Amino acid sequence: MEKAAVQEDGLLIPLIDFSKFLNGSPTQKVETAKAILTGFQTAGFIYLSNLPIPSSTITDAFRRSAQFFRLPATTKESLAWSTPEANRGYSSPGREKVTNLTTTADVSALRTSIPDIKESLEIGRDDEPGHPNHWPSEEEAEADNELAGFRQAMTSFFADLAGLHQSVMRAIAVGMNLPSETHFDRFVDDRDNTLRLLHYPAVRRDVFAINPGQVRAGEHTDYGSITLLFQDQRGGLQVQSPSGAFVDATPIEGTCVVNAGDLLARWSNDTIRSTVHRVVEPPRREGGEEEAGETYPARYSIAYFCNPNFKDFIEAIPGTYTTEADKKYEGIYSGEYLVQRLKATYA
Ligand SMILES: O=C(O)CCC(=O)C(=O)O
Ligand SMILES: [Fe+2]
Repeated sequence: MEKAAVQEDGLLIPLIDFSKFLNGSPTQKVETAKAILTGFQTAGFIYLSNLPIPSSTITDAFRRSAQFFRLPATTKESLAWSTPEANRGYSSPGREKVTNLTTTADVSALRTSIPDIKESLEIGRDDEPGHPNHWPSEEEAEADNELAGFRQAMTSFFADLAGLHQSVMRAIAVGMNLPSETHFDRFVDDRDNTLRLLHYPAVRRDVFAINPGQVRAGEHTDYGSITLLFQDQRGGLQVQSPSGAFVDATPIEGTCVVNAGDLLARWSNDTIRSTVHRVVEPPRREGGEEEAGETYPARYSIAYFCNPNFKDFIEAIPGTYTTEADKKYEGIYSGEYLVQRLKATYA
């Protein structure tokens, strides 16, 4: 049986060897798929190990992300995030406030009082008509040796992650006993996903002490189908338990945290859960080296937000309802749903 990555306060997040789904025996494959589905139905979160993406690719993406965020503020601002429809570009600290509040006035009041301490770069598929990515210019990349190959590396990583999205959706299809393992393939083949590089700058410890409620990223649920999240070893990610408490989702080397988003919950007629999470100051390590300093070191993470194709109409998955009356939601176009959600969170 698989192990628990997190087990606290009624929250059990399983640690699942994904190679057993991809390359295991037929029995291992089905068992792994069931474990994945169960994880999404109960915790809304799973950790996957033995990923089909080489660890060197992930390390390289983190290295390049850190290089990107070292660019001068003016350069990063020239790549600014523009519209919810495009959802591409750079967000400076304070620009986005992730939250479940849905009115712009509420969010803007919250943003002014306690901005998230983070900056990010959103990268979409590189071939969407009318929505180019905001890449550092060629001259920039040439002048700054470190940035050479940034676009190529990120688009290639994007493609690897799109493949992982498809594989996890196949596991869900097998776990749900759908007639075909490839049931969801046609819903994910446009790759309408967002690769988000995240940097939580080093921050003075007293910022958290002075401002109760200060966090690195506010509590929220994700919007799409699933999120593939890679975190460094700093810690700070927390997931809400059934009792409402926040439990540390401690980093485990070589794994990817995968959580279900709101649209998958809706698509599954609420049989899958989209669970609230946030990023706070790193947990204190007794006697740890960082205990002595005045600042918490920077944290980096990379989130890949997966979505059903924007053009697809999302209605309850077969098997998640018996009669029409069991369907909890109206069907909705994926793209419309996501733009609505993004409109509420950005300034
Ligand atoms: O940085 C993290 O670990 C989580 C970020 C996150 O939840 C998000 O961007 O939606
Ligand atoms: Fe999130």
